Amino acid sequence: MKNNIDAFLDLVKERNGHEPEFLQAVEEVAETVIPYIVKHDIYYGKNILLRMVEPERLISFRISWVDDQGEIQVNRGYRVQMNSAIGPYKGGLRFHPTVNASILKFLAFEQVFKNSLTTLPMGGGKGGSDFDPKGKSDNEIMRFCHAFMSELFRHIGPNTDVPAGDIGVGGREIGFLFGMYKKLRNEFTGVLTGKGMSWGGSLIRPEATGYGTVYFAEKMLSTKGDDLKNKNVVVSGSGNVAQFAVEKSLQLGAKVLTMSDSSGYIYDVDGIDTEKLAHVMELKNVKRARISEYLKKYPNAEFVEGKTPWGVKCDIALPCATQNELNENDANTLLGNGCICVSEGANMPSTKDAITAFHKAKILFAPGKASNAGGVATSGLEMTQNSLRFNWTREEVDNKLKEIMSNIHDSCIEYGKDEDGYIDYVKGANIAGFVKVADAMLAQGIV
Ligand SMILES: NC(=O)C1=CN([C@@H]2O[C@H](COP(=O)(O)OP(=O)(O)OC[C@H]3O[C@@H](n4cnc5c(N)ncnc54)[C@H](O)[C@@H]3O)[C@@H](O)[C@H]2O)C=CC1
Ligand SMILES: O=C(O)CCC(=O)C(=O)O
Repeated sequence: MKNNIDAFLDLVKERNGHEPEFLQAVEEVAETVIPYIVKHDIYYGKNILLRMVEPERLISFRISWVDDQGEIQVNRGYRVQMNSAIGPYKGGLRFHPTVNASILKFLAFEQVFKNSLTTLPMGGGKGGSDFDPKGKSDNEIMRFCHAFMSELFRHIGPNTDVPAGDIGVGGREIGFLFGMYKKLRNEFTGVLTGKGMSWGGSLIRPEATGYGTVYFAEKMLSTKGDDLKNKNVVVSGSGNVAQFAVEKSLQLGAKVLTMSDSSGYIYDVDGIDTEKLAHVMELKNVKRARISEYLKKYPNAEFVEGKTPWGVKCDIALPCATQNELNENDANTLLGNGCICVSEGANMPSTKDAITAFHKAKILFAPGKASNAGGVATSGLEMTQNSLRFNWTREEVDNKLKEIMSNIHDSCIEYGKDEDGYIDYVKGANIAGFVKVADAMLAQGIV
């Protein structure tokens, strides 16, 4: 007879067979949460996980807009409203040509557990479009964002669903989206997070995901009496999360060797210091150039085309680009090179086999839903400040962020410590995230 996990996964596969990323995310959760459910009568037999894998609502819509040549373009937009048991749907918007229902469902599913871990009252959602921002003018980006919001506005609201940024959606896009929402609704509310400082944003929100990822690495290292000082760190990505993961690593005394984008990675043997990071920020946030341009100013660095940076010897790896960017071979290479700690800044950057390799080697490994939760947590703090009509200082927000990351770390230990003392942060994050949402769902009945 099939065990509970296989029977459950068969059913999910039957319904979602054509959605590999979603199935990957569900499998990882099921393998750790189902054994917990089986041992706890209050959850057993209630089909809670089966309810959690079905989005409460999945909205798909047409976005028509006009490009700079006067051509009419058509893209597909989505919002996946996954679970609202503990608060309004909350999660980012991704603009990238690979966006489809599978990717957004995996992200929305992860978001439910992540948001629960933050201890703040936020349900889980995610959205976006297959629109490719690469090479588009500011005016095209504005017209697209306005067209996107002209449909999304009817499905969201400050007490219903509060989107934010993700890949391809940063401060510029949130501004255009907010402008159209305000015009259509004729109200100024905290309907989006990641807003500009003069119109409802929170200090530290731009930094929060990257900073939080490094705070989490620091907490993991502290369980071994260690820290980031003088450690060699390899980072993938060069967007929002990667930039601030590098900044915090430098502040804590580490040496950062790499950054990357979809064209390849740069390896700077002298280290990417604060001045060089400022140049990367200028290249990526203002010039919107490729990472290889770094070599024009810093010719001592190397550019390795079409490759990820996991072959570079390091103590700590911070994958901050995208899903499935670190596979089993990469994991074995990192382990062979003496890597002791992996803290995921991106969502699901490590494949299932890579995670198994990290666990077998018993190194410190944090899944994104725990280690990158600082971003959405600070979005939660932005929502609080909007409700209070008040702004906290940089120091106040940063302290709250640190405290939240520390609480998440404690929850992972509470639910993830194995008999031999090894902390399985995947198990810990999944069970801790599940318990709070499941309790709320049980209290609210079958809806
Ligand atoms: N922005 C946020 O607050 C949060 C973001 N994340 C996750 O962090 C990751 C990065 O997001 P952001 O930095 O916000 O986006 P971004 O748009 O600012 O940067 C994305 C980065 O990933 C790289 N990238 C994208 N596709 C790639 C590919 N196929 N191969 C290699 N590199 C690729 C880009 O070149 C860029 O460096 C994503 O997985 C996102 O879901 C997670 C939590 C919060
Ligand atoms: O800040 C938010 O609401 C969303 C952040 C996000 O998309 C994520 O945690 O993956």
